[in-house]
Amino acid sequence: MSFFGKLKTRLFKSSAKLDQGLDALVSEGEGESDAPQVPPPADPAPDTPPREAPERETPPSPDAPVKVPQPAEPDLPTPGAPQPGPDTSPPVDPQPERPSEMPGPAPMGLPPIGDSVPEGAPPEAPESRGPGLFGRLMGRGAGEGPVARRVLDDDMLEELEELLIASDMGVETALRVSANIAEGRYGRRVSAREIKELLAQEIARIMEPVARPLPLYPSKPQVVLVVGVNGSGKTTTIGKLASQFREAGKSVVVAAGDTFRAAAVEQLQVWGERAGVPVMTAPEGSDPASLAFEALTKAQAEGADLLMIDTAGRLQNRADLMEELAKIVRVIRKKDPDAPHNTLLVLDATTGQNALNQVETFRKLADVSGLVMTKLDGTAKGGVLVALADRFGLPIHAIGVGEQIDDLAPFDPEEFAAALTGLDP
Ligand SMILES: Nc1nc2c(ncn2[C@@H]2O[C@H](COP(=O)(O)OP(=O)(O)OP(=O)(O)O)[C@@H](O)[C@H]2O)c(=O)[nH]1
Repeated sequence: MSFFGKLKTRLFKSSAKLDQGLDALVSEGEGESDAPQVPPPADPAPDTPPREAPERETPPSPDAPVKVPQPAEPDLPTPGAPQPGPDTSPPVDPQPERPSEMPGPAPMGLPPIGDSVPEGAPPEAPESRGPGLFGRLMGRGAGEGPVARRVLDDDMLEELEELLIASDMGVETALRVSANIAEGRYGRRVSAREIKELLAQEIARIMEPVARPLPLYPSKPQVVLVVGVNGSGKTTTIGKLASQFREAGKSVVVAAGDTFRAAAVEQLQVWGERAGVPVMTAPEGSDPASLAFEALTKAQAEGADLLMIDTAGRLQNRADLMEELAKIVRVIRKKDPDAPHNTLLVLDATTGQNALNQVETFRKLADVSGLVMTKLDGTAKGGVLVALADRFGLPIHAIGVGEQIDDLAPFDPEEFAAALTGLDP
């Protein structure tokens, strides 16, 4: 199955929810339908929606400050209160600028992913996807019968905002996206399909600038430090990436830097075998920084292209974690002053809005250069990726939609937008 096919099928929970919600949104307030298609009035509304003094407090202005609900605490030991808001604190450990020091990155991204479906083959449609709850109730399948339309007014906009917030897009982003959809269309009759297409366009527009594959630099070995809370999918992601780089002809060394859990080391060894790459380990409880140093020595001696270092996600407290990551960085810089060349933060999509807190926290602990979002399969919270892109603008290098070795692919904004809204790309 193509990766888009998997993404669409496995994003079922979120896309079905949005898909059905948008169908219901239009059907609920539907007064008229297209039989025949009635063109919109010549000029039904000025471009700026003449929304009367809204009872609700959210103007459609993109810049207007909005109340953002406080997400739950990240799954991290937090001795003090969380620090919401942009990260303005200086880096924990004085660290020289990362990629700018590097010789220009080669125009390479993640190696291509094995894809058994020939190009151009239609993506597999999810079995349970249909014309939507209301559509089905009213017997409106795709292409059958009249197309339901609803006037895009304050009520509909409010419902749209709620639907987007429920998909974990975050309040701020949901308001901005809804306002953009309404612009120039306020007072017009729109179909669910039109709303889905507009929504997909908005999502793709937000995601486009952050869809950047992991940059590969000419210097060898390129050191990739992988951070994230326990269980976010670090080990699995390292295994998948190592396998893909290996298939692309790169030599890879992996260091099992989570020396606190024997199970984590074993799991990485299993992935190493699957991917055909050596995994360097150290006895349980030993210093991860010295393992990282040894691994870099080995990777340099062998002329490896990449060294990927796994790290522990949870220590006694945040200060410990910060100190441990800083120590790894300090030590590997004795061998290569530019290392690590990438610091990947792995996030679990099922944590929803909590992922936003994790980004803020880890940006204080490490010089995060890019994100990988795992477990987009089977979650109703895929919209959080849009919120992350909108809020932080950090590159999203790859997304994971399963536990198999080829269930990780470079992030494609249009495919993601189509899958999330239940459209075909
Ligand atoms: N469904 C699904 N499961 C995933 C995905 N990525 C990882 N997992 C699973 O999530 C669980 C945790 O993944 P790990 O790779 O062990 O996470 P970790 O961050 O290394 O966690 P620790 O080893 O505890 O530090 C495992 O059962 C993985 O199989 C994904 O994209 N989709």
